[in-house]
Amino acid sequence: MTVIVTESLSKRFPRVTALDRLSVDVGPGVTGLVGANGAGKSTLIKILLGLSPASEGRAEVLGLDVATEGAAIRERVGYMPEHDCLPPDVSATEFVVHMARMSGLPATAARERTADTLRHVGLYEERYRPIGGYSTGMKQRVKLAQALVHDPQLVFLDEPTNGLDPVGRDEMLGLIRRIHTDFGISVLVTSHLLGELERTCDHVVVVDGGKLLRSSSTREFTQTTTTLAIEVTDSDEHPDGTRAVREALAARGLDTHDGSGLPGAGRILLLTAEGEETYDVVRDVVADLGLGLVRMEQRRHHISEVFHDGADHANAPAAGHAQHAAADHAHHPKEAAGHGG
Ligand SMILES: Nc1ncnc2c1ncn2[C@@H]1O[C@H](COP(=O)(O)OP(=O)(O)OP(=O)(O)O)[C@@H](O)[C@H]1O
Repeated sequence: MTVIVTESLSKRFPRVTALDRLSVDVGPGVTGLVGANGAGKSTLIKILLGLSPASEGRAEVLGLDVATEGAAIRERVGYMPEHDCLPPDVSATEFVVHMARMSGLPATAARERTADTLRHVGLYEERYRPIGGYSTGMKQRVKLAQALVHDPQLVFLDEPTNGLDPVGRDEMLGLIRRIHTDFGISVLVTSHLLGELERTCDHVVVVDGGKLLRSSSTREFTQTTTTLAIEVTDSDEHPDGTRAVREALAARGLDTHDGSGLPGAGRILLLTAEGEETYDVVRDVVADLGLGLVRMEQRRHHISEVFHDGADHANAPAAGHAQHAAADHAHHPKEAAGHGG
């Protein structure tokens, strides 16, 4: 089953091509839409909601054509916009009831759904206070609640973790996950932080400069590679065990490189496994030297690496954006800690 499908979708503004022949299929579940600032994520969401016409190509959301059935799409889809767009003088309850009524719910149902939804996103007593006094995290929760209040089949969340501290981020990511597990609502969530989508999404779509860089399941993104990480002990005979193993492997035609940048760098050797026999060669070499094998494991890919891979394929224009996104990723201390491990 397909929730969203786009075929050669383009959006050109006078000075910039925001989307460039984007063709992608999105299934049910939680899907991350990743890209640097300006990659075209918000533009795509507006086209999918039928709020902004595409310059070329076509798209369907829940089987409905975005060009002609925008109103029907918006009945079935919730939207959490990126920017702060909340009225400061009303309470969360008043605002969300209003949005529920706008979606066509009768007054009583709107009040009940509002109470349930605000509780679900973690707003309790505060919901009666004016929104102007809320923290960023509380405002994000109000925006999320208004996207969910009319019980949509699908929600578009545009940068829902923007402006949140690491704890707030984790809470928001947990909420997003539960939108799907508790209610069966499919989610399209955008972010320029790659690491957080790796933890939250079933599927990830990467866009760069309006073009599709990659679309695959999170599992495929992070699947084990054929890179082996090896760590060995030292001995009296070989006080630098790592070096001894490196030389012995080189003598058998296996090149290694050091794991610089990885935790424990200096003691870790990385090599590409050519097949099962590589494992045997490593074990033999380590045993012959009389050293202990502390670990030998396959290294996992991280989503951020797709940017480096993708930039290689997509050539120069994409690379600038890609590095920007990857750099954002590295600047977030939590993400950086998980990077490359
Ligand atoms: N209404 C508009 N008129 C002209 N250019 C626009 C308009 N909306 C977006 N753009 C441009 O299109 C490109 C894609 O913008 P878009 O907002 O879709 O990116 P994004 O990936 O959502 O990034 P961000 O997270 O910063 O919003 C940018 O270069 C932006 O300046």
